[in-house]
Amino acid sequence: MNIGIPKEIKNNENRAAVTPAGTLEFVQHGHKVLVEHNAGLGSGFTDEEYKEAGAVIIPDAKEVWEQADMIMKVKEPLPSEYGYFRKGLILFTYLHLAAEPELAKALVASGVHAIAYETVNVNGTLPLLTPMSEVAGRMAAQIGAQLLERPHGGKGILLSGVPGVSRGKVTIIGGGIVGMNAAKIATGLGADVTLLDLSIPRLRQLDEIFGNQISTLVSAPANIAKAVAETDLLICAVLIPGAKAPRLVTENMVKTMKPGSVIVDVAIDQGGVVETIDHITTHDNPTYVKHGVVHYAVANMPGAVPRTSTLALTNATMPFALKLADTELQQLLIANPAIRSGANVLGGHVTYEAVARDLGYDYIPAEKALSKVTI
Ligand SMILES: NC(=O)C1=CN([C@@H]2O[C@H](COP(=O)(O)OP(=O)(O)OC[C@H]3O[C@@H](n4cnc5c(N)ncnc54)[C@H](O)[C@@H]3O)[C@@H](O)[C@H]2O)C=CC1
Ligand SMILES: CC(=O)C(=O)O
Repeated sequence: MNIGIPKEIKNNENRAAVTPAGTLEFVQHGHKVLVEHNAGLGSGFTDEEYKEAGAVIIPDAKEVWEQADMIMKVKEPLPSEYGYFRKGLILFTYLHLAAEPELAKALVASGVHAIAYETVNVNGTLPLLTPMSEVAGRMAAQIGAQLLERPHGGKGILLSGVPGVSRGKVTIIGGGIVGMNAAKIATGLGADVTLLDLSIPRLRQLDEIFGNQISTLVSAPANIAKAVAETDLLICAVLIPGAKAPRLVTENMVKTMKPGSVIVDVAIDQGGVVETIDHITTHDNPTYVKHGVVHYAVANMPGAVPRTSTLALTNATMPFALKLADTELQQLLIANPAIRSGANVLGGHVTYEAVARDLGYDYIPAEKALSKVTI
C-alpha cells in the first residue's frame, strides 16, 4: 500500500503523523511511504532521516494525497484539503467530527473511509487520544499558571502562594486523562486543586492517587457554579467520546468569576465546555478576554511541543496504522473491534453513533455500512 504523510497545515501544528522509525516499520512490512517535503521538520525530523528509513520525499501535498491509498495525518483536514478527498481513500487522523460539520459533510460526500484516532476504543480506553491528553493536561496547568501572571492578562496570582499568602485555586472539570494530568502539574506547582467528575468510581480512583492533595466533587450544576465562582484557574477536560462537549459552564457562571481569572478549555476540540467560548483560538493568538476573564481555547495544544508529542502520538498510532496497511479494510473492520470503533465515516455513511446524532445524519453501524460499501 502507498501511505501518504502530508505536512500539517493547521496554525502552529508542528507534529508529524509518522516518524522516520515508523517509516522504517511500514517499509519493512512491504509498504511505500510518501512523505511531503519538510513534513517532519517541526518535530526535528529531516527529509534525509525519512529517506534513510526508506521514504520517498514528495515536493507537494497534492501529489501525496493523489498517490496514497491511506493518508495519515495528525489534525483534521482543513477546507483547502477537502478537494483531495476521493472514494475509497483511507484517512487515519484526529477528526473530532461532532465539532466539524463541514468536514463531516465533505467526507460523506466523497466516499472517504475515515478512521478517527479519538474514537478508537480498546476495552473502554481511548489509546490514540491518551498520549495527547497527557500532553494537553500537563500543558493546561502550565499555560494557566502563566496566563494568571499580570503581563498575560491574569489577576497576578502565583499558584503556589508564598509563606503568609494563600495558594491559588485551580478547578478542573473532567477527571479523565487530561484532568488527571492537569491535576498532577497543578498540585506540583502547589495550587489548591478541586476536581469534578460525573463518575464517582473515577473520583474514588483520583482520591486514591492524589490523597489530600486535591478535593473531589461530583459534577452537578450547583457544585460547578460554586467552584467556578471561587477559582483562579478553570481547566475544562470533559469528554463524551465522539459527541459534542456538554456546555457545563454557563455565561452566568463565567460572570461570577473575578476579573483576571483564567479559563483553559481543553475540550474545545469537541466544541468546548464553556458557553463564553465562541471560537477556537490559535497558538499565534491564544487568548481573548470576555467578562474580564482570560479565555484560552487552542484545539491543538500538543502542536506547541511537537518533539514530545510526535514521539508520544506515533508510539500509540503505529500498531493500528500497520494493521490498516497490512489488512484489507473490510476484513479488518470485521475482525478488529478497536479499528471498527474508530470508523466515523465509511463510504458515505456515518458509522459513529454520537457523531450521527449530533450532526443529524442517519447512523449506520460499521458492520451494516460494510455490506453497503464497496471498499
Ligand atoms: N485542545 C487540545 O489540544 C486537546 C484536547 N483534548 C480533549 O480533551 C478532552 C478530554 O480528553 P480526555 O481526558 O482524554 O478524556 P477522558 O475520556 O479520559 O476523560 C473525560 C472525563 O470526563 C468525564 N465527564 C463526562 N461527562 C462529565 C460531566 N458532565 N461532568 C464532569 N465530568 C464529565 C468522564 O467521566 C471522564 O472522566 C477531549 O475532548 C479531548 O479530545 C485532548 C488532547 C488535546
Ligand atoms: C487530541 C487533539 O485534539 C490534539 O492532539 O490536537
